[in-house]
Amino acid sequence: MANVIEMSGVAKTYQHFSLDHIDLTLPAGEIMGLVGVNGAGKSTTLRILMGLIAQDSGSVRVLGHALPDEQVAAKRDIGFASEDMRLYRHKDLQWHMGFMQSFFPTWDQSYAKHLAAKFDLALDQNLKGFSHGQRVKASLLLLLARRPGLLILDEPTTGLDPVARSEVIEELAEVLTDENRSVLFSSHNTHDVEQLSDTLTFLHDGRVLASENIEDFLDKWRCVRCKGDLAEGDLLPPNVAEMRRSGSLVNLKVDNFGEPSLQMLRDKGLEVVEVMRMTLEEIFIANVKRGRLQ
Ligand SMILES: Nc1ncnc2c1ncn2[C@@H]1O[C@H](COP(=O)(O)OP(=O)(O)OP(=O)(O)O)[C@@H](O)[C@H]1O
Repeated sequence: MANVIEMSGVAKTYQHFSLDHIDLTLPAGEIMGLVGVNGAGKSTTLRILMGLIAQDSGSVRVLGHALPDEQVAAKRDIGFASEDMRLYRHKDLQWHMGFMQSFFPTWDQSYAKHLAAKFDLALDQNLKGFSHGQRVKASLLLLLARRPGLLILDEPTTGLDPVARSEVIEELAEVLTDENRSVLFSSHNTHDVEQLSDTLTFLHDGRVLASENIEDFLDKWRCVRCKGDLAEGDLLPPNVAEMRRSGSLVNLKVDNFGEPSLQMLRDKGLEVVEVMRMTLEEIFIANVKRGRLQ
């Protein structure tokens, strides 16, 4: 199968929010990070992909199945984790593992035990005694040991301390080098996305601002430092996402950077002093600020 996820023209309207014709494709074997600020529409998108809510219009195919109609078939091979995943507080991890094993023929008990040891989780402790981080890791263990073809994770590292976060990220990265598994995960954390993803989809206010290979995405942006006079209100092309004065210097955040961008600045009488690459975090912020203006 070439694409495990195909969303085309997907729209969903709530009273105060609309997902606006989302197009999104995840090729098999890739990891995609879905990023965006609070309320951008990440969870709504993931919930549509899980058949938990139905789109108003547009087509959704997951693992070749049309959603929401064929969600039962699609869900068999999807591992979905979100904060509201139910665990039984009065049962221990061993019990949960047995429970999952009875439902999923693909369950891998030795891998589950390996993960429990790796995540330092006691098998015989009731989950009500687990910390938040331990519960997140337990949920992930119960998902991964099913060995699903597609993992959909809603903010898998939120609320984890730095050590737990790096363990979870490490395990996800390992899972993906091992096998032909596909992952779509949402995150506010650009470092997680940079570490894990092949591709990135940027959602803002229910729209896709960008969806592409992470290296290509990073390569398009530059911070350009110039000397000269540029008034705050000066008209700049739309690929300049941000302009800030600092003393005699002007700092610009430029998308689709190239020779024409430099020429445009020279034409405005500016002297280009320095051109720097930007981190995903800086691009994220510049993109959101520009998105708010559009
Ligand atoms: N069932 C619902 N009824 C009405 N509005 C909803 C519903 N579900 C989500 N929304 C609205 O849709 C918008 C997007 O929410 P969503 O949870 O998809 O964002 P998000 O990007 O996942 O945000 P966060 O990072 O805060 O989790 C929000 O404004 C939210 O209030």
